[in-house]
Amino acid sequence: MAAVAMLKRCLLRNRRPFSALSPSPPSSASPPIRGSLSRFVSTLVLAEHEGGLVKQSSLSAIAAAAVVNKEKSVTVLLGGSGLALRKAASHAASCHPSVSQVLVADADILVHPLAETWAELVNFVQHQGNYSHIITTSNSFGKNVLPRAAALLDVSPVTDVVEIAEPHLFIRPIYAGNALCTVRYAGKGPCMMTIRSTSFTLPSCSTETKSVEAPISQVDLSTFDEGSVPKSRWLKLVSQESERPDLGNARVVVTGGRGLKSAENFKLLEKLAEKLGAAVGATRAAVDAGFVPNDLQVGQTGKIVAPELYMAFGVSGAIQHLAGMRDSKVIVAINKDADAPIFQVADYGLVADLFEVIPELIEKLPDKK
Ligand SMILES: Cc1cc2nc3c(=O)[nH]c(=O)nc-3n(C[C@H](O)[C@H](O)[C@H](O)COP(=O)(O)OP(=O)(O)OC[C@H]3O[C@@H](n4cnc5c(N)ncnc54)[C@H](O)[C@@H]3O)c2cc1C
Repeated sequence: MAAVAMLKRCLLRNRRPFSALSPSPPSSASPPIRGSLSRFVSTLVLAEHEGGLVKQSSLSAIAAAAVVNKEKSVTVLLGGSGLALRKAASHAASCHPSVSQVLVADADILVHPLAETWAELVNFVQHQGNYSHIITTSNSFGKNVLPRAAALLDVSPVTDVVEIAEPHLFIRPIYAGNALCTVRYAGKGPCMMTIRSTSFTLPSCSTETKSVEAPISQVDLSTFDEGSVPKSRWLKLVSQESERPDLGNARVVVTGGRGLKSAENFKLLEKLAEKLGAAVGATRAAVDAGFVPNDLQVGQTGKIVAPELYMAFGVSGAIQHLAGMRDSKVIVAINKDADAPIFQVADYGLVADLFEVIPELIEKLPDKK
């Protein structure tokens, strides 16, 4: 294997919060939240579920709600119907000590998460519960539903929050993640936001899971109007059957770029992923070239990941790609161009031909138990 070039993380990885809307950093100079205000913090989390469990990404939204809401009054809203919904409600009720209530909207029209219907549901539930905060994850569900619900409630949402300094003071990335901006929400009505799930991880279940379940209540939908003209309808779910972990939550991600050169060569990367128990990611150039489907894209316009280990093969390190992976704990880059920008964010860099490195790794790594 060719010589290893060890490169330190560049400044991009050590970003400091940049205060765009608020002139001073949140901790010292910003005015403290008054006690009376914090007493009225009540948070609604819009959650997704699958197979009778609340999705990992929604658990992160619950963890974020717990940061906003120190008084442990987090309400989780789930939609759907039947046994899967009941099981997910039970999971939500016991998943975090801050959850004080689970609201279940049980209706056939909510089985598939259509954005227009869900936005009307959020509007409906908000008028009954008058929550101070509405939080969901910054994924396709949250990005689809929250802005629509915010428009119905005449609220300006805060998106992609990575840190909550105070109940109305948030930190979020700007300029494709090159700077962090401190935003104070000063609007009326509920403070609505999407959070980055990679920034709010749930505490380990064994120590934090509640012994007592929060109460589960049905949302009374008898007066719910899903909107007169349906703007979209559910056709079908197309998903890749795979034993590998979900890209958004995987501990290890191996990503291929244009350097892989073909869809056929991506199979090599898949073999490596199998050995490592990793998820496969791709750059936009690899997706646009048709090597892999676009749900594998990592970056500004793809998925945001922050695994324990991120391995990039034949990836140049364009700013839009870095926006989706630079918070990974350890970054390893393999590129035959020693000047490739990916090396500026890599903890370990290997200047080598990926077509030599990947087969060697596959050969030498032990099989995953
Ligand atoms: C608005 C906007 C949004 C975007 N969003 C995203 C996004 O979400 N995600 C994203 O990834 N990109 C995004 N892009 C595209 C981005 O700008 C880059 O074009 C893209 O990331 C480049 O992908 P790449 O690194 O695979 O390809 P290239 O830049 O072509 O790099 C290929 C690399 O492979 C190396 N290589 C080639 N052969 C070998 C070999 N045999 N062994 C080792 N190394 C080899 C080369 O040295 C090169 O560094 C976006 C662009 C725009 C304008």
